[in-house]
Amino acid sequence: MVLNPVLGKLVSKRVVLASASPRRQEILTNVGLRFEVVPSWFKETLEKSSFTAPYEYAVETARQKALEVANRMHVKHLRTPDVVIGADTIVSVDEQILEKPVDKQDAYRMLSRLNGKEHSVFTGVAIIHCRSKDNQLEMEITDFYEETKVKFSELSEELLWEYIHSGEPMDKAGGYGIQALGGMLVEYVHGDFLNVVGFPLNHFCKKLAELYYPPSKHNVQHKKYDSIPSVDTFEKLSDGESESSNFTGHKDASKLDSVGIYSLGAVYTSENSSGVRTGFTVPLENQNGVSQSAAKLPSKILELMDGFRASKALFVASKLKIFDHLKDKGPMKAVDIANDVGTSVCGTERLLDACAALGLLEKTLQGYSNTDSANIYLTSDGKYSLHGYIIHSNDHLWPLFTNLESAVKEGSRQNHRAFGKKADDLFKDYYHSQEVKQRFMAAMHSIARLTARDVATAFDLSQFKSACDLGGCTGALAHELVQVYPDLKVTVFDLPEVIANTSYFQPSGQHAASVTFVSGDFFKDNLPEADLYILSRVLHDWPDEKIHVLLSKVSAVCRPGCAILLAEMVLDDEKKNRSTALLQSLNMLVQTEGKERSGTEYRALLEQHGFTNVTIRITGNLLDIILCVKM
Ligand SMILES: Cc1cn([C@H]2C[C@H](O)[C@@H](COP(=O)(O)OP(=O)(O)OP(=O)(O)O)O2)c(=O)[nH]c1=O
Repeated sequence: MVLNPVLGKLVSKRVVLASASPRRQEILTNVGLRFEVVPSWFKETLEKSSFTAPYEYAVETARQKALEVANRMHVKHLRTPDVVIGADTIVSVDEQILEKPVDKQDAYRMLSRLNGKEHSVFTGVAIIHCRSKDNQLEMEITDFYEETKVKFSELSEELLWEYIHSGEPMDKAGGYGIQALGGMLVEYVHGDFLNVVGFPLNHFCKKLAELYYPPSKHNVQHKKYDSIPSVDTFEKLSDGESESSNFTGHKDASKLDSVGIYSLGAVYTSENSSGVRTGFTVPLENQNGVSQSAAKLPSKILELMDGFRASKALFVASKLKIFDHLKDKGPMKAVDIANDVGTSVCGTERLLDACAALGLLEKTLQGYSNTDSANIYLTSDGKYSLHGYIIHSNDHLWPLFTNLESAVKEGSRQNHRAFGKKADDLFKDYYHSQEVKQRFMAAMHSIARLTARDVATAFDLSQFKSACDLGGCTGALAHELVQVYPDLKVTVFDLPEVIANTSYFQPSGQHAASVTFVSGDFFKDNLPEADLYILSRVLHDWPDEKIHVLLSKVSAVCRPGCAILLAEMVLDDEKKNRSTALLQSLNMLVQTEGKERSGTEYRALLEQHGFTNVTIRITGNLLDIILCVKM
């Protein structure tokens, strides 16, 4: 019997557990879930140093495990599952990630590090909803992680070795199994016990509840899933409503009329750590003292109305390099920041307060300091700095977007209105001055660094020996590719004005020699030879006619078996769901002759040039990835 209606949603689906872990199988079987076990072949070898936090590594490994199984079942077994579940458990102590020990000595090393201390156990989980459409695999990925803190007692060497000789540590993250003999080593556990054993069942059920029962207009007050929603709640849902939640249906959670808060003054809202707004209503009284229902305010519309204010606050704080200042000197008072950056105290204080309220800064009695994300993403030298893209957004995209109305009326780019000059070529705009060129390159570099790992690992590219990244700009993706595939040689091909300015962006390191830069115009010049041609955020810049010119050139140099890897924001076929991609298409309207396209549109373009087996990975992240092969 299935006790929980959330799991009941999976009863009629082909559910696959992409894991060989007997513990995970047991946890899910125990709650009545019926599933097939297809262990993943994904090798757990992601570069740990490229993740900013240990849990990100666990989540990415879980995603890759599940993606590998979903793809293999679709392509090799010709059986597309409905849902694939992947998980990865790691132990983290002193910022280090511990996985399964390779031998007894390794187990000893791990257990000694945990001895007498508290550590974290993270399990990353990926739930992939799959669908085969026109024989192509379409996927929607949901992922999350759970953290449990565990403390070991002070243990003697003798005890550690006795435990290691039991053989128990070998197939377990961190070298211990809390559910068996290892339980004797543990002083306390804070959090979900099952998470330590390999699967955070409670969080998993909450995620399914979010996916299958998105908050509707009937239950807006109950948005917060502090616990698995009660059976009662589900019984009130009609079948029609719950069915529409399947696969893409849960996106409806963000539709305008499905979320509401109540009249200001009568509602108290707060955001919990996962960003879910909770609220409770206070009855209002009319003039006769009769209580009446408060009028709903359209919170989503209000949020959209103000969206530009938040963007601009972020842009200005970035332009003033406030995050850089605070990284070096924080916490700081508003007056000191204002003095340092040469701004008014009253204006600076308001900006800092707004940034703190938006979650970009922390405000304490000592002053303002950066949040962890600000250090990573908003400082100009942060590991995944978006500073370049933010400045580009402020200086270039903002003036263009203020002319969106004209762009919509005229159906064309607005560079002449925004910048007072007419350019016949998109990139001539960017490269007319050294300053604008460097700003544009920094912007492209920051986005490429953020997305490179997804692009490089969406498909197994290890069969390719050489790749050519057309329009590869600073080489950020190329460097990621050679890290993931050490045997691969990548040529970055871009305009001479770009190639001449790439040195500033180059990393130093052992793989640097595998990346070379060649200058040229891909519409006019000969393309370098390669097994794999990469077009990342390139096709969306151009209209179909120009894409045909480019693809026919690539097709002409491609031998059979060679491939194209595209990275773009792919629209859904109905062009109604992916708002980020649809807004990006407006972004292309205001500045280019290009647009974002759907999977079907990309497939049609590619097939016309002899590229078949078009496989589309909807990653749910900034870029979706398409791979196709030349017949
Ligand atoms: C810390 C700890 C981990 N573990 C287990 C859970 C996981 O199975 C394992 C961590 O390895 P994982 O790589 O997460 O999983 P796995 O190799 O067992 O299975 P697959 O990769 O096919 O999904 O460690 C315990 O059983 N008890 C514990 O106390």
